[in-house]
Amino acid sequence: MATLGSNNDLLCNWASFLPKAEEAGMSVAFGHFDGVHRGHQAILAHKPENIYIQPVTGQAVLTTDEERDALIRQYAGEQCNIIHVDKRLETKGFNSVIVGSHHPALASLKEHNAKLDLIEPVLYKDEPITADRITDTLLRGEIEEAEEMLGHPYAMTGEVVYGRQLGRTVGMPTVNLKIATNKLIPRHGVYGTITIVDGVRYIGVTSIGPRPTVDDYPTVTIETFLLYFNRDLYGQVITMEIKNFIRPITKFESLQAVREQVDKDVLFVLEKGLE
Ligand SMILES: Cc1cc2nc3c(=O)[nH]c(=O)nc-3n(C[C@H](O)[C@H](O)[C@H](O)COP(=O)(O)O)c2cc1C
Ligand SMILES: Nc1ncnc2c1ncn2[C@@H]1O[C@H](COP(=O)(O)OP(=O)(O)O)[C@@H](O)[C@H]1O
Repeated sequence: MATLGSNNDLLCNWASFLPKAEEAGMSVAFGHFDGVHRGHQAILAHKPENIYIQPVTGQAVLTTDEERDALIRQYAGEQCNIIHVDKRLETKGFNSVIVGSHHPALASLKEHNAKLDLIEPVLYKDEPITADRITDTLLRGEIEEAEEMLGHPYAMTGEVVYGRQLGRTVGMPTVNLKIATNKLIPRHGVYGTITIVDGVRYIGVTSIGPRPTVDDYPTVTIETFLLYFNRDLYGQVITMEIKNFIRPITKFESLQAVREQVDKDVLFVLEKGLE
């Protein structure tokens, strides 16, 4: 059995999940916490001491493990213990369990734990916020709706990698972002974005999808032209927040024509104003 240490990320399995004596007195929460959306935040606001995370398998995620854990600490406090479990949980023998009031296993949780703190689901447009709903809105390119439900921007973090170095030939260098393979990619298209480099926020326009003007591959690239920026970023890890959908990706007659369209995309973003 793994031991508990402050701020340690632990992995334990189902067989060993029953709390040890020192854990039993703690307040706990459990779940996937994918996206760490406003529904999750309502639970985290009660500052559970131990947060048991079950993995999301077989589908794209709103937050990678690293992104999710950082957000959990942001909302629950740096001191919380995040414990990764690799199987379904059997939550028994705890002093206090902080759980959604509509959780399907409520009766069993009540029977096997001293106290339940029941949290009402957080609604958006009269329906509970769920990771699946947020996924659907992102796949439709409805970024503002997704952000309303998330309570924070939909963000992608990754390393800046080399592309074909075509962008610079038309005065439009583009940061190519390599993200985790299981990260959810929103609807293909061009977006207004904010990229965070060394803690500074830069407005940009981002293409997510194939590039029919320059090649015939179905490969999805994530490329951002940053405004008011001129620095080499290769190899750096950066975070990009997606703020609004501008237009679908189209095939132009030349890269120069893409560049002229991107000038219009930039104007659109500047007029709309991003924060
Ligand atoms: C804001 C933006 C919008 C773009 N829109 C399109 C598009 O509509 N169609 C397309 O084929 N490529 C589009 N691209 C991709 C460019 O063709 C690509 O960035 C360019 O070929 C440079 O590639 P490189 O990174 O390999 O140098 C867009 C890129 C950006 C940054
Ligand atoms: N304003 C900018 N926006 C995006 N990238 C920039 C900018 N200024 C400098 N760069 C640098 O230029 C690189 C992109 O140039 P580009 O010709 O598109 O090459 P690549 O195809 O390798 O991405 C970026 O990775 C970054 O290091």
